[in-house]
Amino acid sequence: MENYELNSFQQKPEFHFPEPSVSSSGFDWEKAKNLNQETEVLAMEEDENEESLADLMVCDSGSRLVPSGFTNPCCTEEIVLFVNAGAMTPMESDSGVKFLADKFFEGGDTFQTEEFINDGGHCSFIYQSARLGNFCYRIDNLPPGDYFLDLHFILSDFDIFSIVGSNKPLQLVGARVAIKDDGILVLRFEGILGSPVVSGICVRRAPKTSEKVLRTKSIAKYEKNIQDLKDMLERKTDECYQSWMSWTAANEQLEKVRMELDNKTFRTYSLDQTLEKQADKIRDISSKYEHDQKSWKVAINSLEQKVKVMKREHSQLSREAHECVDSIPDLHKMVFAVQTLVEQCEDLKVKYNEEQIKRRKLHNQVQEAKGNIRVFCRCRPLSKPETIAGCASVIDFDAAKDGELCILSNGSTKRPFKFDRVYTPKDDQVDVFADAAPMVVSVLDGYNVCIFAYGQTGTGKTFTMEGTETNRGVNYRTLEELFKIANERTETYTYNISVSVLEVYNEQIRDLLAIETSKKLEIKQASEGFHHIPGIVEAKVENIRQVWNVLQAGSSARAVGSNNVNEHSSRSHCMLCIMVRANNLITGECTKSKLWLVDLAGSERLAKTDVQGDRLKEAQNINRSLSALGDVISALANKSSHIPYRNSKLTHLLQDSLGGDSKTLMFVQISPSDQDLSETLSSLNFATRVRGVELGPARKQIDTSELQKMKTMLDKAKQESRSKDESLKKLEENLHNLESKAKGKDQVYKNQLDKIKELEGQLELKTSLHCQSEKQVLHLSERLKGKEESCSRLQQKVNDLENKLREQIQQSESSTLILQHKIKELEDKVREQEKQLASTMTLESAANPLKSSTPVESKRPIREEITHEAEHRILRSLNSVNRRGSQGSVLVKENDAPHEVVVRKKRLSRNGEVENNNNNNSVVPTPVSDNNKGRFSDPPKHVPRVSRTTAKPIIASQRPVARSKTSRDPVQGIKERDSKKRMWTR
Ligand SMILES: Nc1ncnc2c1ncn2[C@@H]1O[C@H](COP(=O)(O)OP(=O)(O)OP(=O)(O)O)[C@@H](O)[C@H]1O
Repeated sequence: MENYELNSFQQKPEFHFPEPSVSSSGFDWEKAKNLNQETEVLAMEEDENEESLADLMVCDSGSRLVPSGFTNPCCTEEIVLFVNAGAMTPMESDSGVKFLADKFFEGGDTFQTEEFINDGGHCSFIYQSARLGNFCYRIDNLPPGDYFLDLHFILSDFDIFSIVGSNKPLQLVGARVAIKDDGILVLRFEGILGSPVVSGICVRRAPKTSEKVLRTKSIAKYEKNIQDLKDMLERKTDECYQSWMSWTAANEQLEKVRMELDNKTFRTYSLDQTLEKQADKIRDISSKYEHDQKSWKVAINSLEQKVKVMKREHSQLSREAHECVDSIPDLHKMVFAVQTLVEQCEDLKVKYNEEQIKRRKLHNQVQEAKGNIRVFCRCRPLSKPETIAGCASVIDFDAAKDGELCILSNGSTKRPFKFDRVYTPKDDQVDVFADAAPMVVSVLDGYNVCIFAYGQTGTGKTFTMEGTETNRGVNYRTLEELFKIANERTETYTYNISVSVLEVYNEQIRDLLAIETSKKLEIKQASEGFHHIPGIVEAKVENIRQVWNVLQAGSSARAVGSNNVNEHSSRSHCMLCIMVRANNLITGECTKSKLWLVDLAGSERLAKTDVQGDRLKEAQNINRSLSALGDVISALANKSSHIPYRNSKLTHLLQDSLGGDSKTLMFVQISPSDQDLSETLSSLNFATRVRGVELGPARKQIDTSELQKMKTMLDKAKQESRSKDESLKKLEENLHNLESKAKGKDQVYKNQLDKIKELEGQLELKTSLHCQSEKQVLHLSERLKGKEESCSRLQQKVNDLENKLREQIQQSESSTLILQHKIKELEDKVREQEKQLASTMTLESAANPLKSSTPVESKRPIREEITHEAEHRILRSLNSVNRRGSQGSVLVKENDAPHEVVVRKKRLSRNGEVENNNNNNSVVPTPVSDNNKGRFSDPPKHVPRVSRTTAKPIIASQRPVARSKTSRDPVQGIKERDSKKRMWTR
């Protein structure tokens, strides 16, 4: 509230007070200063010219709060108290107050007034809580009567000096005070904002003047006051008008700024929207472009890979095609050469077959020349027991090389025997097998062969056939030779060789390789000239090591169940059957031949052995089987139609390999001892009989089933040849197709290259578009930044303008409020004065008849009383005016106490409302709520609405003459103007 007042004063700098005039006042300031320095309290003598003193005080204060023109011509006595207010700074020289404050009065300090007041009273100064604004002065022992009170004080924390000038004190001058009989005058400050520091108190005795002069002066003073108030009202009206105009202009400016701000905000918002849309578009384009770029890159990479692969395939196909094309003549040549070679080969094959046939024929002729049953005689050396026993050799080997031997009998008689070969005891296993080896070739050529050893027990049959581990016999060597020749013929023959090991004991066949040996085996004829034993184990062997294992297994099985191995072996036939299946790879001829290697049981005469029981039976069975063998041989020799093979198991087993179309080799084993002479002769005779058998040419054992198989294979081969020819044709067609495909791929490759070039062009275009988009994004970003900066600057400007406008609005509102309040007070005051004048006039009119009827002495007290009362009223009204006109600075109340003047400062509420304002019709601007303070949006809208409805008509009504431009109701304006005119004329 204080700020509003100050600002309103600032807007009216022309408001001034008369210059001080020291000379006219007659006040000795130098004396006062000196007194002040000495005693701090200066008493001033009564001055007859108190009016000039009052003027002086007004001039000194420089404050408009002092009622100017106040005079008291009746003043006969004056008491002035100058109180030094220590905190004061030296006053300006032009202020009229020349004394300095040297000492600060603390609370409770008192000072006497006896020596300054000529009637013996004193003044006490009570400094109370100046900072709270509540303190009072008490002056005692004043003579009862009427006084004028002048008061100098300073509000140190109240910036009123910006209005009244620096260090100029406020002043209350000419307040009329009636002192009662107690002689006490109390000055009380209450509710003052700021820290009042009293610099001077002046109590003057009110002059006793005549009632008429008083009335005249009072009226003149009132008229002057009224004129001043008129002037002031005029000025204030102008101020209000100017404030209103400035406020309206500010409002319009604010509206414009607001409109501009709205436009800018809208433009900024639309620009932001546009920018955001463009940024979104650019973002979408960028993302699409990046996505397209990635997909294009992937597609291009895959196309490049495909093109590379196709190039590679194309080059390879081209190369292959060229190679094929180049190789076609060579291929033809090669085909021709191969055909030639095949023809040559066929010729060679034919020749080879012819040669083979010739060789076989020759071989067979040789064999036949040698005999199909060949007999080799082998004699063992004398054993140690025989040598120890003194046995002599009865064998003469002188012609052994020619296959002849002689038996010495009866000392000198020689009986010659001729065989195919005679082996002396000195001949070893190698010599024996060398003659048997050609039989192996015959077996592999497809002929059945039987090699057996015959002889007395202990003559070396087993030794010749099996041999020992270090000195292998015919069996092992035969098989070894068999595999050797078979391996040599791998290019022309394939052989399938299997081995079976049998034992014939007591006319029973026993499979020595079978697990279950008790099984009874029988001989059956599978096809013409081929016998076999169903269920017999045929162990396939592929090398000599396997053969040896099989032979060992057979030997082991032979030993089982026999207490005496040697005896058992002597009484059983051990038969080794080697089955050879041959396939001529050139002619396709298949043969299945047998090789029997038989270690016969010992042949001995029963009489000699003189055996009984089982042993006899065994011997009989052996003799039976051996005689059956002899019978077969005899039949063969006699070329009998019936060959008794089935008389024994031995001959039955050897049926297809003994005689007829087979080749037979017999080792007749003899003992050189003279003690075995008869057995030797028997064996030699049997051998001689066997040797006499002519079996005729051997027949090749052709396997017809194999032939059939070969025929089917041939058909298959022909079919395969045909299919191969067809596949060759297909391959040629494929070659042609590949060439055509290669040409097509060439075309695709060219097309792909064109596509790649096109895609590269599109990629470059997309890249340039992307660059342009990025540039646009950058440009738009910069523009956006600039717009944002301009928006922020505009926002800042708007904020500043808002603040300024708010301040101006607040100032204008405050000034309007103050002016309205002042106008209201002035109107009240004028109304009150009008009433007082009316009452005065009434009293005068009433007093005139009384004056004429009543003596002067009796009327005088009444007139004085009336005058006194009128003066009181005037003083009260003046005080009221002074109080209201002083903007709450000083209030003098008459009703508080008869001898007490209470100086108060009127409080103004912070929101602009004036306390004790009973005029409900008065227009008070709507206070700005705390919530609306400081906001920008509310004041421009709210303030003009209030001002248009309330402030303007009031201002117009308050300036009826000066401002005729203001728009208002003409009738109401005329009425108001008339009433005002009446009021002012009064
Ligand atoms: N040519 C030979 N040189 C050296 N020793 C031999 C010869 N022939 C046989 N013997 C020896 O004579 C003995 C009898 O031989 P072997 O057992 O082979 O006769 P065997 O005719 O098989 O008899 P068995 O009919 O009883 O089986 C053996 O110890 C053997 O080593």
